[in-house]
Amino acid sequence: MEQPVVALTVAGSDSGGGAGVQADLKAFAMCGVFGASVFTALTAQNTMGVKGIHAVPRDFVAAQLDAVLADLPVGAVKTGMLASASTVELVAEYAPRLPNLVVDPVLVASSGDRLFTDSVEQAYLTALFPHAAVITPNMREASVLTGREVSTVDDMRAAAERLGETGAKCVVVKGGHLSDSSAVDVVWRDGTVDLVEAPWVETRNNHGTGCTFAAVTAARLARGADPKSAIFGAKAYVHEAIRASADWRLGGGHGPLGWKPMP
Ligand SMILES: Nc1ncnc2c1ncn2[C@@H]1O[C@H](COP(=O)(O)OP(=O)(O)O)[C@@H](O)[C@H]1O
Ligand SMILES: Cc1ncc(COP(=O)(O)O)c(N)n1
Repeated sequence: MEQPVVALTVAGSDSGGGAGVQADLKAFAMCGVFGASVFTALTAQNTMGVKGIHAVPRDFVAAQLDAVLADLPVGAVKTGMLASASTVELVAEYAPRLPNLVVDPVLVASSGDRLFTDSVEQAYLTALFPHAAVITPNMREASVLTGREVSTVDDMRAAAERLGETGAKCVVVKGGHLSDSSAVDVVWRDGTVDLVEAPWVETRNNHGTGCTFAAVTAARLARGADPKSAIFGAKAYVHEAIRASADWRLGGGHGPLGWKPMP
């Protein structure tokens, strides 16, 4: 009998259900992967914004990681909102036991609200990225992490190359915030750069795009895909999921993505 493939998300809860652990578990399920979850923070959040953050103490994040890793055959790990530098460093300590590590360095929500309680950039750059199979900053995060403006595809390419110097094996700078409304992402791997594109969908429902992109990448790595095909599959999935909810009116702000089972 075929046994389930397992992926783990280490991320924050979105009480509105559109992003964070809730989005990750939905994406894992759509990819046919069993999802385990380690919570790093609770957010009081809806489609309009983040009203509050309650970070999980470091020791209890560790306790959750210990429980999952001692019992389940985790094939890939996705990190999302890690909330504090201390949690970023903790995950880095566990990294040798975290296969196919996809790091989505979540710094701001789509509403523009901050999702961390202190300065986490340095911890990402020096402690966690060197262990990552794939990192997936959006343009704003790439700008904060490199200290340079990132507003064009050329800027995204330069940022991806710089972030590749941290030791991350593969860097995706996501272009969902390009001013010309094109869905172009830049993928850097082993010194070469590819553009991955999908048609732009005109919608306000983009809450959870980044979480879903990284979760599908991890799910596909857990199922044995190589990084490039995992990323191209994630791009296709996010496009379909945005299309599925493009006409929804759920909440007064940035609504969530829909879903679609993926072979
Ligand atoms: N309206 C859209 N139509 C098509 N693709 C989109 C749209 N918005 C975002 N994407 C895609 O979703 C993925 C996540 O990107 P982005 O929105 O930049 O991430 P984040 O949620 O971290 O800000 C990228 O592949 C991006 O191109
Ligand atoms: C708990 C949590 N984690 C992550 C995000 C980022 O969401 P997005 O995918 O829209 O960038 C969020 N808004 N809330």
